[in-house]
Amino acid sequence: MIDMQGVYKTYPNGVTALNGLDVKIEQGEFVYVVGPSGAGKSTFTKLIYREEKPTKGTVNVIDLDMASLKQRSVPKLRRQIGVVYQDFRLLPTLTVYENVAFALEVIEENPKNIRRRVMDVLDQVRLKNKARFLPDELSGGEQQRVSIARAIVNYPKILIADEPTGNLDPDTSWEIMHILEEINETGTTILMATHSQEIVNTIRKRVIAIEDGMVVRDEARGEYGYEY
Ligand SMILES: Nc1ncnc2c1ncn2[C@@H]1O[C@H](COP(=O)(O)OP(=O)(O)OP(=O)(O)O)[C@@H](O)[C@H]1O
Repeated sequence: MIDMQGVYKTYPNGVTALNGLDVKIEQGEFVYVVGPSGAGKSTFTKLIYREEKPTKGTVNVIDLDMASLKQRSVPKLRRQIGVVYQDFRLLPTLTVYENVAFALEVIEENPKNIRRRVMDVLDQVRLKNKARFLPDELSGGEQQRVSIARAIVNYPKILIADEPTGNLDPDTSWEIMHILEEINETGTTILMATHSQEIVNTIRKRVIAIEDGMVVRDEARGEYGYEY
């Protein structure tokens, strides 16, 4: 599903964020990506949805070779990958329903399918009753659930969550984790970059630790392994 071999990434300012990274992730896995700030976690996830290109090395995602992927094929790749950010990134003037429907409207799904699918995912994240609310009428946890609904509305094969609980209190964070686990149970591969020792050590999954742009640890049911 995701295969990176000998991957280097140097940004135009000369900073080397990835330094010979090797990673293989199979369909249906749930993987935590941990490591110190600046280690290269976000850069690693950005290579997967082609937000960034590698400087050197091979990156294969869903059987597509990122080196030869044409710019016009990038939207097709992105339809198969959902992304959730720490800061939600909802459109503030659109309702919950519209924020989620937007992702389907841009790919010209038919209106009847859109309605059914949006209500299904809002049900999945337990927000059906808030479909008409605006983002700033919701709590942080609810906003994150909308952003998860938006990310999965297209049935993506991969869901990338970059510190999805970074702005949330502990109770709300557990709620988000249970929703991510339910999504994973339907076969979606999940990659979650996190600094939460408590989550990683409680809901045990594969842990990939990145330091200085390299994988320094990869354990099937790993631990967080840092003191911060
Ligand atoms: N667009 C960019 N241009 C230049 N340098 C960048 C860019 N994005 C990241 N970097 C640098 O690359 C290195 C790795 O950053 P990255 O965001 O991948 O780390 P991270 O592990 O996700 O950190 P954090 O846990 O703080 O989010 C850092 O030194 C960062 O300053």
